[in-house]
Amino acid sequence: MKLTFGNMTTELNILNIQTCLQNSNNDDIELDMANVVLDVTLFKIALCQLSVTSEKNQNLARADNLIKVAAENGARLVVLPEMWNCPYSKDFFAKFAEDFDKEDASPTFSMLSRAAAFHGITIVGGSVPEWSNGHLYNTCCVFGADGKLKAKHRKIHLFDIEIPGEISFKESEIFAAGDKPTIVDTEIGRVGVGICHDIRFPELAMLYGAKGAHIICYPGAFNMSTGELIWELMQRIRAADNQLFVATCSPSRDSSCFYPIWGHSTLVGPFGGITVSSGHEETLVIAEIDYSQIELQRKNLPLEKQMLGDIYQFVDKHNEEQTP
Ligand SMILES: NC(=O)CC(=O)C(=O)O
Repeated sequence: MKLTFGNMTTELNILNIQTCLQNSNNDDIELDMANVVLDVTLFKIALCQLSVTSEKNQNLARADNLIKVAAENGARLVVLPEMWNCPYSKDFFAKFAEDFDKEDASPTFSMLSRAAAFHGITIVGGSVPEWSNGHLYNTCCVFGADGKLKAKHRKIHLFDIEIPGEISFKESEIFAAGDKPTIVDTEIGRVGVGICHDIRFPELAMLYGAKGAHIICYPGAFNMSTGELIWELMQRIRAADNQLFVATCSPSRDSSCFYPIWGHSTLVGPFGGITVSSGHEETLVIAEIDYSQIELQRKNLPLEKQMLGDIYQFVDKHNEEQTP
C-alpha cells in the first residue's frame, strides 16, 4: 500500500509523512462564516483510495484497515470512495445492498460506526448501495467521532451517460434518486456532501457554500472518458467559485473490469489550487487542511460582496428562501 502526500508517493512511513506536512501553528481561530464557531481549524484529512473487489468482506476489511492507518497518522476526517464495498456494476449493486435501519444486518454501517468511535474521528463513509422501503439508493453515511450517524446523503443526480463507442451507463435503471442536499456540522466543521455526478451541478455546491460549508466531500468514481477531461476541473471550479475546500475520493483503478475508474482522489483548497492528488493505484492520501485559508481567500477576494444581487440571484428552493 502506498501513501501519498503532496507530489510525493511513498511506502508507508510515518516520519516521512509528518516531515512533509506544512509547518503551521495550531492556534484555534474563529471563522466569521455563517456564525459557525469551530474548535478545530487545522487538521489532517485522509482520502482512502481503495481497491474494490467482488468480495464484500475483503472490501470491508481493507477499508477498516486503511481507516486505522489514517487515524494512526493523525487524520481527523477520513473520506471513503463512491461504491467501495461493492464493484461499480449493475450486477452487484442489489446483491451488496444493505438496510441501514437494520444495523445488525448492515456490516458496512456497523464497521464505519465502530471505526469512527474507536478512533474518535469523523468519517464521510463514501457510498454504498442502500435498500430502503423497496428502493435502492447510492448512499453516503457521515459518522461523528462518537460513532453516531450524523447524516445520510442519497445521490441526488443519477449518472446516466451514453457516449457511442465509449461508455453507456444508466444508474437510473437501478437506483432511486435522493431528494435533498446534505450539509452537516461535525467535529471538523461544516461539511457538504455530494456523490460523484452530483459534482457536475454547481447549484448544489453554491447551496453548501451559502450555508457556510467549510468543505464539500464528493466520494466519486469517474470513468476513464470523463475522468481525464473534467474530474480535476470540476473539483477546482467548485472550490474556487465557493471559496472553500473540496475533497474527492475514488476507488483505485482495475483496468480489467467493465467500468475502469479514473482514480485521482484529490484535495483542493479555497483558492482553487490542488493541495494533493493521487494516481490511480490503491493509496492513502493524507493532507493538512487549514481553514484560515478560507477566511484569507474571502478577505482577499470578497466574491460574496461583489455579487450583483440586483442582476442575478441564487434561490435556495429547498428551504424556500433566498440566499445569500
Ligand atoms: N459515478 C458517477 O457518477 C460517474 C461520473 O459522474 C463520471 O463522469 O464518470
